[in-house]
Amino acid sequence: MIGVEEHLSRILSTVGVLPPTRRSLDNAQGCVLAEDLRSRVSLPGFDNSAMDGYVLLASDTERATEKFPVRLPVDGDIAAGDTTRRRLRPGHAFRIMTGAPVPEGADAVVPVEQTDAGVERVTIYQGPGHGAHIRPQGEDVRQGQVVLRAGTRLGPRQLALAAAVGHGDALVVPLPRVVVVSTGDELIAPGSVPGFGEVVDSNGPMLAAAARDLGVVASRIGGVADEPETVARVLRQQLSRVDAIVTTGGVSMGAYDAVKAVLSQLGTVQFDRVAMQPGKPQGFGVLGEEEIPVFTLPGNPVSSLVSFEVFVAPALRRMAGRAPFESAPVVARVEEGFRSPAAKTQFARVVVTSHDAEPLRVRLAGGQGSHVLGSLAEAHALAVVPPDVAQVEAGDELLVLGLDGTNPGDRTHAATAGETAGRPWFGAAAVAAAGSAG
Ligand SMILES: Nc1nc2c(c(=O)[nH]1)N[C@H]1C(S)=C(S)[C@@H](COP(=O)(O)OP(=O)(O)OC[C@H]3O[C@@H](n4cnc5c(N)ncnc54)[C@H](O)[C@@H]3O)O[C@H]1N2
Ligand code: MOO
Repeated sequence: MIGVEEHLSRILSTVGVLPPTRRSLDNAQGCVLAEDLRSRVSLPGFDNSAMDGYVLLASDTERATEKFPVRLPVDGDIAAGDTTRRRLRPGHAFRIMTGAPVPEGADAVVPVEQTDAGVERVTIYQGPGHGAHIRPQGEDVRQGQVVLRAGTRLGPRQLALAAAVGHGDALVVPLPRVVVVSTGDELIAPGSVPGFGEVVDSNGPMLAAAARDLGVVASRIGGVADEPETVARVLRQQLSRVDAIVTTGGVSMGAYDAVKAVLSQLGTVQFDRVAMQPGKPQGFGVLGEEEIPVFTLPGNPVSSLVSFEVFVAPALRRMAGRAPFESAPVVARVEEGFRSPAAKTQFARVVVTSHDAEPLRVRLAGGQGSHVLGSLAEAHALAVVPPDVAQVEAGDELLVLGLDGTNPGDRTHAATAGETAGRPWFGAAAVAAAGSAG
């Protein structure tokens, strides 16, 4: 048997970052930048108005009051998108819209609310200060400045910045494409009711969804028969299509364990028994000329999910140019003791019972058998029990890893009325409105 760390470090020392490619911004969401991105322009690109109102010289209106307003002739309108270069004559004003360019010679904008909204002449009741409501050129970003560094992950806000400073594409690490291959003669497709001896392929949808939750591209092939030739053909077909292969089932000691039979002959896949529960039978290696990483996960549903979280997710993040572990585990206190297998790291399914307590409070989420999907669906996190601990006592503190890419410290339960009282939380108002409408 090998330790969890040993298997993980073998995986992480084998997988590398995928080669960067140039992608349009529309196709770069979730990708990590492989170059520094410099601004091609200044932002704002020109002095422009922050308000709908009148643009003028502050010194012309500084004495304006309600009682003694100042009247100025209006020389025309400047709308957003107007590309004419204008000059303001002292003692005059232009009507100007938000985002429209400020004419030369002007130094302030008075919002329309502080005027009579006149078209040919405008009466101003309160003069703006010098520079008021003008967004100066280059205030946000200067031309040539690095706005996004290599290594930054492109989410909605970073894509907006890249586009605003003149880029349509970027050199990025592509999202890894992963295929999940479910093997087993007993498997039938999701959506069917299993007969005697049949089992729905729930691992396929689960692992593909777990991969998508990480932000990678996932497909799946279900119900591959336990025949070495079939398994070999499916794997060979996938080599040119994906960056990683995840199989489930067929890796323990069974007489029909086809994945193990096939991969023992091909590539560099090495099968090990890892001192963990669940998730003992593991295999990892590379396959084909492209050296595609292959992860062979056990078929038991909980074992396959835990294996994915502990071994596959860190590897896929690394391939995507991200840190293998993006959030640190959190300390939690267990409310009730439980037994843990000796000499194995246990990944116990737990629910968070109190988010407000420091540290978090957790308890076991029902049955801990490797086949028990109900408690897996209910769990918020995996509590890690070290191999030298055979009995966890109430009050002990353990490290917990969030499931589904969440941090177990996050609120995974709906806030109670007491928790939202007095705090701005617009979701609560929307829920109340939807409730009263329905
Ligand atoms: N003699 C031994 N038997 C077993 C050992 C062992 O050391 N010696 N290890 C056990 C452990 S631990 C695990 S975990 C499993 C792993 O088995 P396999 O990876 O070979 O998986 P299968 O035998 O194909 O299936 C196990 C179990 O999971 C169900 N399954 C499989 N695929 C799916 C799927 N896609 N969706 C839902 N459920 C699936 C399958 O029906 C079986 O019930 O081996 C133990 N045995
Ligand atoms: O180690 Mo297996 O993964 O218990 O079910």
